[in-house]
Formats: sequence, C-alpha cells, structure tokens
Amino acid sequence: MRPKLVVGNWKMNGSRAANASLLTGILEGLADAKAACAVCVPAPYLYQCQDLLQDSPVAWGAQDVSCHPVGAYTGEVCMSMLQDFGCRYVIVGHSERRAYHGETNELVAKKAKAALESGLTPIVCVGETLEQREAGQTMDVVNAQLDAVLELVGPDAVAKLVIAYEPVWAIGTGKTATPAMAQEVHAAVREKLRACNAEAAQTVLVLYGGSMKPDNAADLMAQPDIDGGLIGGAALKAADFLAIIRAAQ
Ligand SMILES: O=C(CO)COP(=O)(O)O
Repeated sequence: MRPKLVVGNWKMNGSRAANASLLTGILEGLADAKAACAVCVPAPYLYQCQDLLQDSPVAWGAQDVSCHPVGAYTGEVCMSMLQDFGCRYVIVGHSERRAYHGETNELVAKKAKAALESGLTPIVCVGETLEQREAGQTMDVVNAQLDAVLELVGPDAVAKLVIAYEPVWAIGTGKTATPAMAQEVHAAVREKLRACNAEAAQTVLVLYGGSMKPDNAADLMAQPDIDGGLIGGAALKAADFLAIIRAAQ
C-alpha cells in the first residue's frame, strides 16, 4: 500500500507573523498525526520554514522554480536556491502558473527535469478546465500534460515524481470532484505512468487537489488511486490542515 502525503500550497498568502502562528499550530497538533505532510510556501518564506520546521516531521518546498540553473534571469529563483533552504518539494505546472504566467507543457516538463536533477521531488500538477471537461477532453488534456513530462524525464525517473490531479474548476471554488470522478482520472493517470514504467507506477503518489477540506478529505483519500492531497485554502488554517492530515491516516 502506498503511504499518504498531504501538501499545503499556500499560494501567494502569508506574512512572517501569520506563518509563525500557522506553522506552530501545525507542529503542536501533529503529535498524533501519522501521514507525511509538507508545506509549499512563497519563496521569501523558505528560510522561515527551514528555521521552524527543520528536525520536525513537516517537510517544505516551493511553488515554482526556474528551469535555468543560474544567471541572468531577473526575478527567477533557481533549484540550487531551493536546495540552499532545505526544500524537499517543488510544485511545477500549477494551473495558476499555466493560466496566468503562460507556462506550457514543455516548460513544466523542463522544470520537473531540473528538479529531479537537483534531487528535489517535483509535484507535477495536471488537470482540465470546466470547458475541457464539458467537451469530454479531460483525459486528452491530462495525458498531454503528462506526456510532456514523461518524455523529457524518461522511464527511470518516474518513481521520483509526485503527480497532483487538480481539476481547474474545483480550485478555490468549493466545487470538489466527487470521489468517483477523481478516482477515474487518478486511475487513468496511473495507467499512463504504468505504460512508461510499470513498476514505478505502483509507488508513485498521485495527489488530489481542488477544494479538499476536512469534511471531504477522508472520502477522497479512501479511493484506491488517491494518495493524498494538495491543499490550498484549507492549508492556511492549522486546524483544517491537521484534520486533513488525520483523514489521510
Ligand atoms: O490549487 C490548489 C492546491 O494547489 C487547491 O486549492 P483549494 O484547496 O483552495 O481549492
């Protein structure tokens, strides 16, 4: 059986004071929680995470990274900087980056590859818009997103990926995919991974994201191919994030 993983994506939220109180609250409530967890925070707060979370069960990471190793790329943050601050994870290809920053499947694949080469675990986000779902294109979209990554990183790297299925229409809207709807896509994602590397596909974690909350987390994560959650809004409240971590056990 695969272990569960619950990752908070703070998006562009936080302040030093708010983060300190959120992280302290999570750490205090974590004693009875067994599922693995992590927070992906805005880059300026990585140092604060390293400071507060090192030697704790909570891992941390970033929400994006440059595909370039170093140099004249104003405004970008590169992989070695994330390593400098002890990151274990980096989210790549979140739908908000695809939609608002023009990230293509090819760029997302380059970022995933760069993460793997630096020893970080990329959390590769895939998912369809409402329009695409209604047009029956969900798997075409998700497969194209996955194909770009799998082709670039190759079969040997599959075991080192984390995939997050995040239907765009469920993000921040309060509309969650039903457990059955999510499971259908998760199973198809695993099938796609299996075609690339059958053995690795058994162990790759496929997280669900999109309005996962304490009251729907257990049902979603009870599905055979849903291995945890990528949590937005509910990751900003210690009690809710902890409740989701407990639901994952
Ligand atoms: O985008 C998400 C996580 O990456 C999900 O956000 P919400 O949980 O706020 O819907």
